[in-house]
Amino acid sequence: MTHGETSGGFEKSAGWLDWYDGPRTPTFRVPEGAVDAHCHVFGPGDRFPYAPERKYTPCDASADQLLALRDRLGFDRSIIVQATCHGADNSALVDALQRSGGRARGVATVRRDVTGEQLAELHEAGVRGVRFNFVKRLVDRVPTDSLHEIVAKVAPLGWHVVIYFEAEDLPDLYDFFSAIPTDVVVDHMGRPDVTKDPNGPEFALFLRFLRENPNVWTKVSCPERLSVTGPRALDGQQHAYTDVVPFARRVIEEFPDRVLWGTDWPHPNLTDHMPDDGLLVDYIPRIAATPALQRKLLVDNPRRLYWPEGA
Ligand SMILES: O=C(O)/C=C(\CC(=O)C(=O)O)C(=O)O
Repeated sequence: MTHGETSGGFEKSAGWLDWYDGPRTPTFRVPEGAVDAHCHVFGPGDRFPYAPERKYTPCDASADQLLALRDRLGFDRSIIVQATCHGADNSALVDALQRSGGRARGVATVRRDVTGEQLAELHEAGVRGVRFNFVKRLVDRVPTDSLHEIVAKVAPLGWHVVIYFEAEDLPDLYDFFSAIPTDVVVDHMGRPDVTKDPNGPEFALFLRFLRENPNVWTKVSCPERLSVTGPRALDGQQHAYTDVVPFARRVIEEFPDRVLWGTDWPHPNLTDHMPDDGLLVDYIPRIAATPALQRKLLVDNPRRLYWPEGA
């Protein structure tokens, strides 16, 4: 399959930026056994059609292309997260998990009427969590009683809940999130506004959320999505996304055992640039400054959450 294509008769959303083809080999060597803890597969549309209720149509990004990127960047394993363009049809995700030969685990989207049998099949394929998305441009709001029902169904399997929301919505969602009994993983530090002070009240609420809830973890990923002043991870830039660094450093230093990092490949819905994933990996030592922190972020933490049985 070629880069930049969307198959199956689908047409990419207007202005769609395709993932970066041919990323450079990172200068930073990730530690052995490192896990890319946030990435997606899209289609291909001719095998895994995009969901009718989707809010965007992406460029195809197949499992084989994802696994090739994993190898190029030096990662050993991947956590593949169901994206909203596939709705609650997890077949592309399951196919990718199967192709990984046990070197990927998944986070699915399910509806309240999901059956025990369907959950058991997802578990067998390697799914270990469900994602609740509260970003308004991506999904229609799902009532919280339905989310409670889903939590009650997946908790006995030992699964966790991944939550994706924007910082301005945390005050309203705080109590609901705090009541989730399973482990909870926040996507992209709850999307802080990085033009604000990392020591100011908005980010303080997010830090308080982590402090008060020892079952809450966070991904410190997606500087390319959060950054306002860049510079962008392109053309050999070794100091990309400087404005996001203090936020991620703060979280990693206070909660070193509850942080995860992922590429977010193939970077859906970016509007102003598409990063070179090799340079994105070079951002990691700027937020996790020591080998000990890098090891926790990239190896120990994701393995504890996704491969608790070891191996
Ligand atoms: O890739 C991400 O994490 C972020 C996304 C897409 C997404 O989450 C989805 O479609 O489910 C975004 O902000 O558009």
